[in-house]
Amino acid sequence: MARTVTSPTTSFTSSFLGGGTTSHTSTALPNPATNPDDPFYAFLAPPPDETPEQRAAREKKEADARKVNDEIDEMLKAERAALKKKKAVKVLLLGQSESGKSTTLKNFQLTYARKAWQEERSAWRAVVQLNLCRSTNLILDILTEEMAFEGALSTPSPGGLIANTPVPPTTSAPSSTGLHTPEIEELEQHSGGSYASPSYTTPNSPRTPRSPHSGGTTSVTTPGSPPGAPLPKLLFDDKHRLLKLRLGPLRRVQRDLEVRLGAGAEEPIPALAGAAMTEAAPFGGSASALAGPSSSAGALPAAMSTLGSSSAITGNVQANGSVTPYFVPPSRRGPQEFYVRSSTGWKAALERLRPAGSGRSSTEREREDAKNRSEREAEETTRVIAECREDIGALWNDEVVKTMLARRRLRLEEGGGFFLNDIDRIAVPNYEPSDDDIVRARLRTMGVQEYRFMFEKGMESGQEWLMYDVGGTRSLRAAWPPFFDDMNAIIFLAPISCFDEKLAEDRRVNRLEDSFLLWKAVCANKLLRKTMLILFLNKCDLLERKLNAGVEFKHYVPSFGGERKNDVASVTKYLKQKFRDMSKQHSPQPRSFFVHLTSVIDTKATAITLTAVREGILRDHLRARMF
Ligand SMILES: Nc1nc2c(ncn2[C@@H]2O[C@H](COP(=O)(O)OP(=O)(O)OP(=O)(O)O)[C@@H](O)[C@H]2O)c(=O)[nH]1
Ligand SMILES: [Mg+2]
Repeated sequence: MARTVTSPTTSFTSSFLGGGTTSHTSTALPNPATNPDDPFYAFLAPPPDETPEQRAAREKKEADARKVNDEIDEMLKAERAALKKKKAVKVLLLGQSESGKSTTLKNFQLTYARKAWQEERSAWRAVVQLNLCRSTNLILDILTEEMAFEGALSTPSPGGLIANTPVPPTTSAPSSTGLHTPEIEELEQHSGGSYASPSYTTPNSPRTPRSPHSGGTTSVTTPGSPPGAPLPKLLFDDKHRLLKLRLGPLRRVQRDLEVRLGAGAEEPIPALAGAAMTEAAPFGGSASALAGPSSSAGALPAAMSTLGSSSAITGNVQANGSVTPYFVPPSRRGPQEFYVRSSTGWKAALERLRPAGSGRSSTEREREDAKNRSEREAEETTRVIAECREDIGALWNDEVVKTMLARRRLRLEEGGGFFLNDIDRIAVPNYEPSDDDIVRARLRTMGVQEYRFMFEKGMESGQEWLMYDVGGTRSLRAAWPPFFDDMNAIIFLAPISCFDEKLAEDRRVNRLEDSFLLWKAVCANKLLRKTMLILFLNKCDLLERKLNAGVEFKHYVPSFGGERKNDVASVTKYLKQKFRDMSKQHSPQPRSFFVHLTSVIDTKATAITLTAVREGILRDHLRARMF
């Protein structure tokens, strides 16, 4: 007798595969209850002596199970649709140049996007190499200048490293670069900008520190000599002449790397970098320097409301050196504007080569040629640097050179992208940057770069995050406001170790003061009244080093007063309060104050901070969606 097999049991599939499986799984499988050859047939087929009541009961049970299954399917479908619709969390990183925005973003990438991080690793080699070349060439520049100066004064006397010499003219014309001899001034005039790379930490004055508030100078101080004493003569010899000669190829290498990396590799030119900071134009700079989207400035200061000028450049110079279109938020794109997602990051940027590699019209063949050329150039660069390893080491460790740099008060070690202490590891043919190298590498951000992160685990599964990293130099700040109106959160970086430094692009402005004004403007901005603001008081490691070295905070911030201790705890407490007060005073409506003391080159500590920050932002985001 043939068995009457009634309805196919989808519930079977659910329970067999662990429950909750979707119907497409169940229907895709052959139903064992209908196939007498199936090993499960005996378990699932109805008993041969089934009574009508039993059959009715069984069919009801099956129908109920089917219903439950269908409901689960519907729920899953709805969940998937909701996931697709989940609004991305948007976070904007703000702060002056060299405040640590890109470094913070790298930390996010390192913690939450390991795959992309690994893929980009080798692309960072060029940046680290450039940083190394710059430091070396900067020392060579100073060496050349000092040798010319000493040579002009007298012929070197034999014996001993140092002899007494009159104070060179640099002391009477202090500058924040630490480079201000007539030769340098001439070079600056020719190059149209600063001779020294502003990415190096330099105090307000090389040999004559002065308070940013008083504007006055103190007497010349140089390590080991009493204030006001004539500076000892630096005794250069053939070794230095030889080093200059042998390290000559590094200038070409630097130029090549700069061309390959593009404008992000260049430093701001003070004369072009925007107007002086005023209360009215905190995001100041020439708005026409960038082609921004149409103005959404609203209540923004006048300098910002000129955005959208058609005379401006219509692209950002990206890390690959090509001028790629200016990134414009999709909602604000004008008719003929197009944009490029920078989410592909540095790797893609570095792989592409100018001119053929980056051009939209370039053929596959041209791109291939460009790529090969790029690889050949990279090999050549690495070879030259490796050949210079010993000489770079000899230059950096030379006692006369050390004294020379100390006189200039040029603290290369404290600046971004300092790798001279790692020369034996980096100047080798098979160099691969470590995580730490990548985090410490310095490449200025031009325009606005968008990064995407997709969280895959836990409550954030499927949640997309968009992070925007902006250029912090004055002239690039005009590009910020168009991103203000739909951000969930802003991470604002204020580098607090910079209390004794001036802005590279405007030597009249103290860097801490600049951060204060920017913070005030961000807090006061009406478009941001509901945006969560998270403040990172960054570069605490450098702050500690500076205070321990005896630099007095109160000399630069008189309101700190003489009673407080000149230590990290007192200074950070004071600064926290100042920033908090500003947020309270200037925010259009009450807002919470979130602050973290950070050293974002410390990846372990930063990972912990970022977990707290991420959870805070997400909670706020979910709350906003609920109400
Ligand atoms: N010692 C120390 N160095 C830091 C810290 N944060 C950033 N840096 C270094 O400072 C340099 C500048 O940091 P970036 O993240 O490139 O600065 P940015 O704000 O993105 O600068 P722009 O792109 O010019 O706007 C980098 O070489 C970093 O490694 C910190 O907390 N401590
Ligand atoms: Mg940056």
